[in-house]
Amino acid sequence: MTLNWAIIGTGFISNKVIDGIKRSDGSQVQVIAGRKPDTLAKFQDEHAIPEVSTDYEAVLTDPKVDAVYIGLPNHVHHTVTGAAAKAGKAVLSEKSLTTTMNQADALMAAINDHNTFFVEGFMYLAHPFLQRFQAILMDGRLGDLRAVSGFYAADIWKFVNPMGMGTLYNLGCYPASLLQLTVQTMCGNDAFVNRRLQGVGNLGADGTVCDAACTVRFDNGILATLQSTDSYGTRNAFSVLGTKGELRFVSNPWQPIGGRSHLQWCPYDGQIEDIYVEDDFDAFYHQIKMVERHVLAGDREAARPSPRHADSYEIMGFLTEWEAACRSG
Ligand SMILES: NC(=O)C1=CN([C@@H]2O[C@H](COP(=O)(O)OP(=O)(O)OC[C@H]3O[C@@H](n4cnc5c(N)ncnc54)[C@H](OP(=O)(O)O)[C@@H]3O)[C@@H](O)[C@H]2O)C=CC1
Ligand SMILES: O=C1CO[C@H](CO)[C@@H](O)[C@@H]1O
Repeated sequence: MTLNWAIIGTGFISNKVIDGIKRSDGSQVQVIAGRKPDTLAKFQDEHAIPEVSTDYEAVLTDPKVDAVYIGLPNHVHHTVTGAAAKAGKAVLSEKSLTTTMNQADALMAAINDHNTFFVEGFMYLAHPFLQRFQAILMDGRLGDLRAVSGFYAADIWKFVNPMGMGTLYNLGCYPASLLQLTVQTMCGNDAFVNRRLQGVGNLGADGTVCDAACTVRFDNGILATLQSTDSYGTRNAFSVLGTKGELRFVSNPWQPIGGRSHLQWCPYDGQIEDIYVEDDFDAFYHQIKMVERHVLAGDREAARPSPRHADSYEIMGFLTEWEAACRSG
């Protein structure tokens, strides 16, 4: 079976995701939908797409469409996901899930009411690099988990839609989701939600949080520090410390590429071991293959390391708590 996709939105990210669809032998793009006829015509021409539409509703209910990719700003993910789910389509919607818990509740209600597949577009989690990372967390070499630190800086504030609500929902969601995967994997599925979080931040000219830092104490004593900024730099770091050593990313965890990705295992009492993951494809391709597998199997949600429904909801709980702390601090 070939999955017929509708792509909603003609921005930067839709251009990345469509490359993954085009590379896959299990998917094809049926229609591109957007608000501007000129941009749509250019997108259709560049990618040789059969149909274009300015009518999101018509696209979402088109019987030729099996799966919908939502490449729209964060604050409209819930409404378009709701309409797509109602029409019985499988949905891949960009991170972050939404920008508020009310929107997240509406999205969750829609996907629960209509028996369809949904996954949030944390593309990096579908790449074999992250599967290897999770396998190392599970193989026992770190000992007990003690601490996690993560940092993501990208100078993107000029390009992103301010309605997407700033660095936490555009960038902070990446270290937050990787912290969640780490804590769940090493301490159990419930460990991430049992915590105390303190945060501080700065507001940018558009009123969104542009620099954010948080410290977290999970109830089991694990400590974490995360930082995210969209106002300067291009830096990433993520490190997991156990009782026996540190596992750290050398390559950017959040943008796995086609080629070689690099981790380091640094035992406290031994030699540093370089760990390489070779793969021909980037995360966008693997994200499409992940959706294809689940839709063919009749699943309603993805499997770890990709986010399950409850994982996406928990990440939103974390981000909204972090945002509130930044705004009140
Ligand atoms: N996974 C990744 O690596 C990345 C993911 N993203 C995610 O992609 C998404 C898009 O972000 P970004 O590029 O900043 O968004 P944009 O503001 O650039 O919009 C993207 C598309 O959405 C359309 N759009 C904008 N506002 C609305 C609206 N209110 N209703 C309907 N359509 C609308 C735009 O149409 P028009 O052209 O008519 O304005 C455009 O086609 C976000 O969720 C972001 O988090 C972004 C970058 C990288
Ligand atoms: O999702 C994203 C992935 O990372 C990029 C920065 O490196 C961001 O621009 C973007 O929002």
